[in-house]
Amino acid sequence: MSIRDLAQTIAARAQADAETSWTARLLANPDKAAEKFGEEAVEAIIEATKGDAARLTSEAADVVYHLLVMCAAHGVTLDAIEAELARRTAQSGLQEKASR
Ligand SMILES: N=c1c2ncn([C@@H]3O[C@H](COP(=O)(O)OP(=O)(O)OP(=O)(O)O)[C@@H](O)[C@H]3O)c2ncn1[C@@H]1O[C@H](COP(=O)(O)O)[C@@H](O)[C@H]1O
Repeated sequence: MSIRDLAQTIAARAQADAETSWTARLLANPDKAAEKFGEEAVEAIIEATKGDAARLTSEAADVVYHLLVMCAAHGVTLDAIEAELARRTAQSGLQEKASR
């Protein structure tokens, strides 16, 4: 599944029943969505430091999903994130750091 398709599924789940949809449950509780994103990020860090690529792949998928849900819970869309990324393409990360 592409990240764009996943974002569309998450947006559609805003109308879903929290009894049957994990996404709907998190969208109804933005603080829980943020907490789950943090948990998944830590789990991904642990797998990265262990050097287990297969487990990191699984945790990375959890991180991407929960990041999109956390953002959706605050009205931040994938389009907005992509626009911010596009704005940054003209400048390297090191140039940006030096300009602060
Ligand atoms: N990509 C995901 C996805 N990744 C992870 N998860 C769920 O995130 C939840 C939290 O993960 P954890 O490993 O923390 O689960 P846990 O150990 O039970 O959590 P704790 O109770 O211990 O806190 C689990 O229920 C996972 O199944 C996801 N749930 C949904 N999606 C996507 O969202 C779509 C819609 O899902 P629903 O909204 O549930 O219909 C799905 O078809 C998928 O494409």
